[in-house]
Amino acid sequence: MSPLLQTRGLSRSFGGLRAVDSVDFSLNEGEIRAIIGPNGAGKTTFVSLVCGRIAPSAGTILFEGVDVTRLPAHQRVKRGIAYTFQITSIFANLSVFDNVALAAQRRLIDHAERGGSRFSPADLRRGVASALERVGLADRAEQAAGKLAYGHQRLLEVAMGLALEPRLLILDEPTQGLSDAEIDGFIALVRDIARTATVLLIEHNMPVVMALADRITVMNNGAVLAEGTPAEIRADSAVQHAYLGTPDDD
Ligand SMILES: Nc1ncnc2c1ncn2[C@@H]1O[C@H](COP(=O)(O)OP(=O)(O)OP(=O)(O)O)[C@@H](O)[C@H]1O
Repeated sequence: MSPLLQTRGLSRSFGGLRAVDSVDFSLNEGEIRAIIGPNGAGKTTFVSLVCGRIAPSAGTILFEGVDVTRLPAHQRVKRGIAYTFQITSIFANLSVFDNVALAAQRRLIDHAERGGSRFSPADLRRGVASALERVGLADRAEQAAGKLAYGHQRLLEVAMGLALEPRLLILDEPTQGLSDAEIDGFIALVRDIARTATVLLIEHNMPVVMALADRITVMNNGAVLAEGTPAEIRADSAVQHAYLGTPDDD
C-alpha cells in the first residue's frame, strides 16, 4: 500500500535557522500519528509545509502519490488535507454555527463544481450540526465564536476541519486549554474521527499521545529523531534524553 502522505528531504529555513531539516516522512491511510518534540523542534513548521501555509526551501510532498509541493493551500484542502488552523482563522464576531458553515459551504460548493449533487442549504445545516455535535459544541451553536473559552475555540477549529470531510486531518495542539474531562472527550472524538480520516496530531500532552497514537514521530532541531510505536518511543533513550524525561514521568 502506498502511503497517504510522504515527504522527501523536506526542508524550510528561516534565515540561518533550519526549522525543518531534510525530513523524510511517511503516513499510512487510517493511522493516528502523533508528532512530538521540544518547543522549537519544527513541528508546526513541518505541518505548515504539508498543508501549504508556507513554502519549503527544498524537498517534495506527495499526497496519494501526487506531488502537491507547489499547490496552493486551498488546492490541498480540495484534495483532502485539512489543518486546524490556529485560532486566528476563527471569525470572532460570527456565531459558532456560522464559522463551521463557512468551512462546510466550501466543501459543498467544491463538490457541486466537480459535478456532485447540487449545493443545498439543508445539507449545509446538517453538515454543520453534525460537526458541532461530534466535538460537543452543539449547545453553543448560536454563541459568538470570540466569546468561547480558549479550549472551546480549539474544538471549534476541529469542527471546522471536520466540516471539510478531509482524508487527512492535521491537529496542532488541540488539547491546549481543555479541562481533564474535555480531554477525555477529545480522545474519544479523535478515535471516532480516525474511522473516516487519517489523523496527524501535534501534541504536548503525553498521556493523550500515548492513548491515541498508532505511531509517534519525534522531532528535534528540525529533524526526525525517532519514530515508532508508543512502547518503542517510551523505551528510546535518545527520546527520553531529548524530551520525555524518565519513562515513568507521565
Ligand atoms: N515565520 C518564522 N520566522 C522565523 N523563524 C521561525 C518562523 N516560524 C518558526 N520559526 C522558528 O523555527 C523553529 C521551529 O519552530 P516551530 O514553531 O515549527 O516549532 P514547534 O516544534 O512547533 O514548537 P512549539 O512546540 O513551541 O510549537 C523555531 O526556532 C522558531 O522560532
